[in-house]
Amino acid sequence: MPDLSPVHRDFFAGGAGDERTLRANEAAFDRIRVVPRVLRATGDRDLRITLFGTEVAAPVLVAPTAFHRLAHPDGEVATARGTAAAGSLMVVSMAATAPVEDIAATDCPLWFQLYPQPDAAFTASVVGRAEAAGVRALVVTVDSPVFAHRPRDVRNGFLDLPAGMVCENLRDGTGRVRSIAMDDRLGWDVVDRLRAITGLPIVLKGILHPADAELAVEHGVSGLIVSNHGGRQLDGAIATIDALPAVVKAVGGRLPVLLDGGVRRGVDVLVALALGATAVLVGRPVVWALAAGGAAGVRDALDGLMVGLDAALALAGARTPAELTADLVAAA
Ligand SMILES: Cc1cc2nc3c(=O)[nH]c(=O)nc-3n(C[C@H](O)[C@H](O)[C@H](O)COP(=O)(O)O)c2cc1C
Ligand SMILES: O=C(O)C(=O)c1ccccc1
Repeated sequence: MPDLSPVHRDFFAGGAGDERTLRANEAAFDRIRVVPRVLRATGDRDLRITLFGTEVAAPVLVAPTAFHRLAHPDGEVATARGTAAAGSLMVVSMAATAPVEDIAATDCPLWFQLYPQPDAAFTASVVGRAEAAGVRALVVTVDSPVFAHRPRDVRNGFLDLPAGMVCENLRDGTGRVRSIAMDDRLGWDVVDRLRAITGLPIVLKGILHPADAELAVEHGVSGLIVSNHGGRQLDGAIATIDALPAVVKAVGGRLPVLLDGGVRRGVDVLVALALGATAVLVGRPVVWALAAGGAAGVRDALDGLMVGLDAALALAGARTPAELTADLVAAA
């Protein structure tokens, strides 16, 4: 298999600005330690959780990331096969390089990530297509009113997909592929407009402020993802694991709160769950696994996180994700 080109590797690895938030996500996990309980007779752990009616093997999901065919010739179809083999769920990026119908044909449970477009009719057609393909939730990314400055991509002159690769889910009625527009005029009414065009659960991705979590609940969304886009949007944004407690408090159990950014090992999952997350998503680790080993690589990477979580649960004295509580973590 050809190696990832340095330009594409930088696209996947990089972040906005000076990459402080990118580094902060992992560094923040490194400043938290577990305070384990002992003699809890956990026996066999049960990692399964159910989100909007879909059961997954463990609370470790695949975050939406763009352009998987840059990492592997089978692109998002291979990612979905690997995700299904691990018993997990994949959020398909709106910038996927495979048609959502082909990804769905793997039988992997899918959610679809959306950047609401200024053209409301086009947005509705994209959502309708994903819904018809069988996706089970709509993940609306709200942290991207503009596309951030990413120095690595600028330096590398990375602007476009290579010939023959397109965002397959952005074809309009004529078959022309539209480009994704970021929309700095989006307000909370977009949630109400999406609610009117789809019956799918709506999950907002990119919440960091507790006041926005409260607004999201008021607008009737079904879930939240605490995310800073893996440090690719606002450089200087708070690390996600540091933002989580206030968001969880504001939500007060009314909705599931998920988290992504910097989750690299089973203990990171345990810490996020202890601080109130229902599940986590992983972005770059899945891309690297896809590039290195295709579907089997993705399966192994997710399995590795799940095995690590299982061991961490046993060692911290918990049998299920629901048993994880904030008293199990402390500052390093
Ligand atoms: C290469 C790459 C592409 C991404 N593309 C999208 C995208 O199309 N839509 C989106 O909502 N988030 C996108 N994200 C953000 C991820 O969904 C997620 O928030 C982030 O990767 C989590 O951090 P992690 O990579 O540290 O696990 C992208 C992230 C990366 C690394
Ligand atoms: O790179 C990203 O983070 C991202 O979200 C994106 C969105 C649209 C096209 C390409 C990438």
